[in-house]
Amino acid sequence: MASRVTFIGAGNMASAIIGGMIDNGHPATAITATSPSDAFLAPLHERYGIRTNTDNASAVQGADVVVLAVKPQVMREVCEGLSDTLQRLRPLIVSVAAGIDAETLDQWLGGGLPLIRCMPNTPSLVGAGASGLFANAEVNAEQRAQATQLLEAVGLVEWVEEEALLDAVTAVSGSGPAYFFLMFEAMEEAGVKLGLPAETARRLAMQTALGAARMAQQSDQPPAQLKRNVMSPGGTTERAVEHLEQAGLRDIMRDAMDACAARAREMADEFGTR
Ligand SMILES: NC(=O)C1=CN([C@@H]2O[C@H](COP(=O)(O)OP(=O)(O)OC[C@H]3O[C@@H](n4cnc5c(N)ncnc54)[C@H](O)[C@@H]3O)[C@@H](O)[C@H]2O)C=CC1
Ligand SMILES: O=C(O)[C@@H]1CCC=N1
Repeated sequence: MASRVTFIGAGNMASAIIGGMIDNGHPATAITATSPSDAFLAPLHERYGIRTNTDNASAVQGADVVVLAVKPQVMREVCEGLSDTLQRLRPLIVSVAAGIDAETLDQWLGGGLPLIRCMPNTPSLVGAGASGLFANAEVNAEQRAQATQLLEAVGLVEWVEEEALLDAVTAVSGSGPAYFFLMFEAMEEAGVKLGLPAETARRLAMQTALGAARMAQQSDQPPAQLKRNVMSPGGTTERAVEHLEQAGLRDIMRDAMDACAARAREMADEFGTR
């Protein structure tokens, strides 16, 4: 039987995972989502037929897995409000919040619950997500398998055995889709400047990214070699890549990802208790 999964929070990330689960065949009646406002819930119910509830405590009744998918700012209030109920029911808890560490979440939930921290990303919506997972000591092998199965239904799953590495996962794949969307914007703008219609430039840029990612995933060759294969000596790509290297693209990416991971650590102080 499919796991009964309750999402606390029905925003961008919860909707993306729910959409991917439904497409992958998870029964809609085994999924519940909550939000204080019906505005987030009605579209999810209409689109996927899942159960919705504006009351967190009643929504977790009967759940095998409770996914905490609210903003870090409200996580404490949500956890403390659910702690009595969750202590009684003892489902597997999965938090997708950036920054807030497992020990802090566990403390807010009253202690001793099996808890997995997950850093997913929004391409989960189309079954092409990437999630990093970390389990606390209360999580058993069966629950690890349950979380793997849940998240693999919407994409790639990578376990990390050191919690701090989730900040690095956030910098690579949690926030990563935004870097590529930014790149699409920039490529579209540049394509338009070169005379292409915006829609044409956009479609070409997106298909090129998809093709490059698929090719890199399927190839035995590392990205550096695949890149060289496109660069004919004295040709067009060489000129463009030289420009990107000289303009410091590698340093830009390193600095941006350092800033991302640093913000995740900062959020632990800002919204957590450590
Ligand atoms: N958006 C993204 O790409 C990613 C987000 N995350 C994490 O996912 C979490 C949610 O982020 P988003 O979905 O982007 O935010 P969002 O603002 O789109 O969604 C938050 C949801 O929580 C609901 N909510 C607020 N207070 C609540 C309460 N007391 N009880 C129940 N629901 C409540 C809101 O109504 C909304 O549906 C964050 O902790 C974030 O760090 C993680 C990975 C990627
Ligand atoms: O920007 C954020 O804080 C969240 C976490 C990773 C992606 N979005």
